[in-house]
Amino acid sequence: MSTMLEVSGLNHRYGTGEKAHVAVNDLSFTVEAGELASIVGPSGCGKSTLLRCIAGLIKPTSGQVSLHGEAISSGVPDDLAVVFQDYSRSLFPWLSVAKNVEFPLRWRNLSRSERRTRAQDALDSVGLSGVGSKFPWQLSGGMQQRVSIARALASRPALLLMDEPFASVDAQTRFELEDLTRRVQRENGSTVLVVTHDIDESVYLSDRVLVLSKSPASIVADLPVGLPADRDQITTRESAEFVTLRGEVARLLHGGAPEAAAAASDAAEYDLAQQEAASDAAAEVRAKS
Ligand SMILES: Nc1ncnc2c1ncn2[C@@H]1O[C@H](COP(=O)(O)OP(=O)(O)OP(=O)(O)O)[C@@H](O)[C@H]1O
Repeated sequence: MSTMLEVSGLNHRYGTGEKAHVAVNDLSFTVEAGELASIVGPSGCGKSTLLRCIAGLIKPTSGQVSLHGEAISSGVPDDLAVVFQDYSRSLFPWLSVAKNVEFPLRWRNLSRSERRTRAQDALDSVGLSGVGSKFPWQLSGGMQQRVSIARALASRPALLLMDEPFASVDAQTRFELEDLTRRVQRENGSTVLVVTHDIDESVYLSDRVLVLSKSPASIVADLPVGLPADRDQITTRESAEFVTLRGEVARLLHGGAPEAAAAASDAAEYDLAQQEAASDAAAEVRAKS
């Protein structure tokens, strides 16, 4: 495997002087080509800041990000695509679904027919073959997020970044989109980096989980996920390996905080809420199957 993404000594600080806020603190890691890695961290720890620095959307205060060996210095590289949480703000309501997916290809040296073919292929791969002529607002939230994923895939990016991509959809749709992401990643051999605050999602989705500390974000652990490549929302989540790993991530996320007592109680509430959401969604999947 070759290294697709290298982040070295990354720091980002918002503002200056007394009001300065350090969001990312000396982060270094690599993601290999063809890997599906996730970054999990508590709310507000600096995950989106890190992702924006990687995407070239903001210039880090210091440190370096390289995509297949080339430093990202100004703007979003051509072979990188980002899927954001809020599909309603990232899709253009006045353009059809097909035109939304084609949109970023306008800046590529591609013929019109090639752009159309790529857009249709991307829509096919996310299970939206028949909706190209509809408008985003005629689709459900889950379908709109599929369109966002198709748009990112259409440019055939070397690296796909996803920022809390399933946080705005219901639990059942979230499961479907997680499976879709795994399938598409394997079919295309893509390199994907997903940022999430959901422990279970980070384990279910990935080959590897990077655990971040509370703000400012630094890496607490880099865990390989030894689950089988073929995963299932019910049996995988019930497996001993999954349960052990999610417990390990939860402990790492909440352990060692200065305010240990408060953190422990936050952790218990957080885990309980996640377990309840997952078991509701699993019950829905069972009921529908
Ligand atoms: N443009 C900005 N200017 C000033 N501070 C900011 C800015 N963007 C983010 N921050 C601060 O930086 C810290 C990290 O924010 P960031 O959005 O990266 O965290 P996050 O882990 O993605 O949060 P969440 O999980 O809640 O989305 C927060 O304290 C936030 O208030």
